[in-house]
Parts: sequence; C-alpha cells; structure tokens
Amino acid sequence: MSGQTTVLVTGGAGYIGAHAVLALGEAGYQAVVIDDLSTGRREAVPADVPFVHGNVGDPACLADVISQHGIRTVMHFAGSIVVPESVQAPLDYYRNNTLNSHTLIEACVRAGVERFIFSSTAAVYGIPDVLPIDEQSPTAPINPYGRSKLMTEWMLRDAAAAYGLRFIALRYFNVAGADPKGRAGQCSKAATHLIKIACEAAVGRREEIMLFGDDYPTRDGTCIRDYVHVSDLADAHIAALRHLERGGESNIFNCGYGHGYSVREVLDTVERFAGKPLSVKVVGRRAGDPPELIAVQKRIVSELGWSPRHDNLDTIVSSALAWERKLAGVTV
Ligand SMILES: NC(=O)c1ccc[n+]([C@@H]2O[C@H](COP(=O)([O-])OP(=O)(O)OC[C@H]3O[C@@H](n4cnc5c(N)ncnc54)[C@H](O)[C@@H]3O)[C@@H](O)[C@H]2O)c1
Ligand SMILES: O=c1ccn([C@@H]2O[C@H](COP(=O)(O)OP(=O)(O)O[C@H]3O[C@H](CO)[C@H](O)[C@H](O)[C@H]3O)[C@@H](O)[C@H]2O)c(=O)[nH]1
Repeated sequence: MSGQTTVLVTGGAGYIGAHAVLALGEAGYQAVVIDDLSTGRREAVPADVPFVHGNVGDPACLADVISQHGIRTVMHFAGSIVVPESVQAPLDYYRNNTLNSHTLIEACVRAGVERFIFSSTAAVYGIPDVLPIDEQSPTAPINPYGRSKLMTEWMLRDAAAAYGLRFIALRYFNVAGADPKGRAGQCSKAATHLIKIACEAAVGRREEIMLFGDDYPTRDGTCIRDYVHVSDLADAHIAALRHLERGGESNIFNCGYGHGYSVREVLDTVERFAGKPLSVKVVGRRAGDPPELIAVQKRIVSELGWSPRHDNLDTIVSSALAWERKLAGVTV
C-alpha cells in the first residue's frame, strides 16, 4: 500500500525536490528529506516532513536515515546544477554529482533499498544531430555538468545489473514554473534559467535581460526549448515510483512535452502576463547552447502513464510570475 511507503528525498529543500515532496504527500506517501541547504531552503520543506540537515556524501548519515525510516525508495535530486559553474569548477561538480551519488547508491545497495529515482538531464545529449530527441539518441554531453550526471546514470545501470537495485532516470528538459497553489517555486540566489530571469525582471528585481543570440537557424533566430512545468515533472516522479512498485523494470525516460518555444516567444509571454514591456538586450550566443532541444516523450507516456496537466506556456509563465511576485512581496 502506498500509504505505508516512506520515500527518502535528497535535495528536497531545492526547487524541484520541494515540488516532489508536495506531490508525494498528495499521492499518500510519507517523505523524509535530506539536504545540506547549499542552495536549498529549510522553509521549502513542509513542517510535517522530517528533515535531516546532511550531505548525501556522508555514508554514516545516510545509513542512519535509511534504517531509522525503513527506506526502500529514494528520489535523488541533490546536486549542483549550474552549467557554466561546472566548466569553472569541474572537480566540484564531479564530487557533488558523481562521487556523492556513488556514496548514496552504495549506501542504498548496502541497506537493501529497492527503488531509486534519479534526476538526470537533457544535457546528457549535448548538441544532438537529430531532432526531436528520443532516449536512444547518442549521449555526448558537452560540459562537466552533463558528464557528471551521465556517469551517475551509468553507475545506476551497472548497480542495477549487479545488485538488483531497480532505478528510473528521468532526463528533464527545461524545467520551469511553480506550484499552482503557490506553495513552492524557484528561489535561486543567482538565477541562470530564462523564465526565472525574465520573471525577476518583470517584478523589478533586475534591470534588463540579455538575450543570448538571435541568429540561430530557428523560426525567429532564437533558441527553442521544451519547457516542462515543475509540477508535471513532480508527477512524473510519482509515476516512476508506481512503476517500480508494480515490479517494473529499470529504465531511462525523457521528460518534456515534445514541443518547444523560442526565447522570444517566452519573453513575449512574460511581457503579456507582466502587463509591461521588458528591457531586452540582444548579445552574442552563449557558449554551448544548442539551437533547439525537443524531447520525444512517447516512452514516459506509454510506459509510465505520465499524463501532464500543465502543458501550456501560459500556465508555466503565469505560475512562475505569481511565485516571483510572492518572493518580491508584490501584490497584484
Ligand atoms: N532545474 C533544472 O532545469 C534541471 C534540469 C535538469 C536536471 N535537473 C536536476 O534536478 C535536480 C534538482 O535541481 P533543482 O533545480 O531543484 O536545483 P536546486 O539547487 O534548487 O536543488 C538542489 C538541492 O540539493 C541540495 N544539495 C546539493 N548538494 C547536496 C548534497 N551534497 N547533499 C545534500 N543536499 C545537497 C541543495 O541544497 C538543494 O536544496 C538536480 O539534480 C539537477 O541536476 C535540474
Ligand atoms: O538570461 C538568459 C538566460 C537564458 N537565455 C536563453 O534561453 C534559453 C534557455 O536557457 P536556460 O539557461 O533557461 O536553459 P538551458 O537550455 O541552458 O539548460 C537547461 O536545460 C538543460 C537541458 O535541456 C539542462 O537540464 C540544464 O540543467 C538546464 O539549465 C537558451 O537559449 C539561453 O541562451 C537567454 O537568452 N538569456
């Protein structure tokens, strides 16, 4: 029975993990969060969810939490996520994303954890030759962030073959938006994601937005991305959990909607909801940006029964803007 299951959520005080904790509660699961609060916030975890201030690289802490809460399922969100930072400090990224994931997987195997759901990324595909991207596309990450996450997928695949741990890796495309009920959202101190940055500009927290390149071979010259609402992503984790509980096999799934929007289309949508123009400065291309990233999402829909509820740019942008207004204390 799902009501009996306690899920260990690493990184549950962060943006996506906090939404997964809400989704777990709504689906009748108990969550326990472990987070070192390096980028997360203690307030993001509901008061009735046990919270451990710890590092997933600490095997003793993990062993305690797993045994104390009888953990059989882990959702692993904890990690470092800023691509340019991973280029500047690659060894930090390999430590936090790869070595610490190794420690966590090892602790899980030792303790007999049965199910593991991992936050992977479309960054494992690098700059794809063929669009849209299905899960069989070659993995060729172009930065340390993508490589650090791909190595964790490999560790999971090999651990599953050797020890019987079953896993799902979800390769997220561009995650955005906020909980429609306003309970959670993105709180990065130094935002890098387009929709977050545009919403910060809309509430007056930044003066202008740099648009990185308008000379791409796309419909309006700006990059196209498959933006997925964070609450749909949280639901994908519940679908993955149920699949593993039914005895389903380990697998890797893309998590996107299968269509995309250009940077200009996103900015136009933010302006429409903000009710005012944004100051946008077109600058040169950002290194490593592929012109277009769109998922083939057939596998997750057919095998996990994922059924997104917020596949709409207006919903994504309006929820992100509502959250940004809440953070800024703006009432509209
Ligand atoms: N945000 C995106 O667009 C995106 C896209 C693809 C994949 N992902 C993956 O999703 C996961 C969550 O990303 P997010 O956007 O919520 O980021 P986030 O920074 O908001 O959340 C990460 C959380 O992990 C915690 N953490 C980091 N290292 C830790 C450690 N060693 N031990 C314990 N806690 C630790 C942080 O304090 C934070 O609460 C990451 O693994 C990321 O690689 C994110
Ligand atoms: O201030 C900004 C920020 C972004 N962009 C543009 O907006 C698009 C989206 O950029 P984001 O930084 O929001 O997202 P990315 O596509 O670079 O990357 C995201 O999606 C990837 C997978 O697709 C990885 O998961 C990665 O972790 C996650 O940050 C890109 O064309 C980027 O150049 C701007 O023009 N100005």
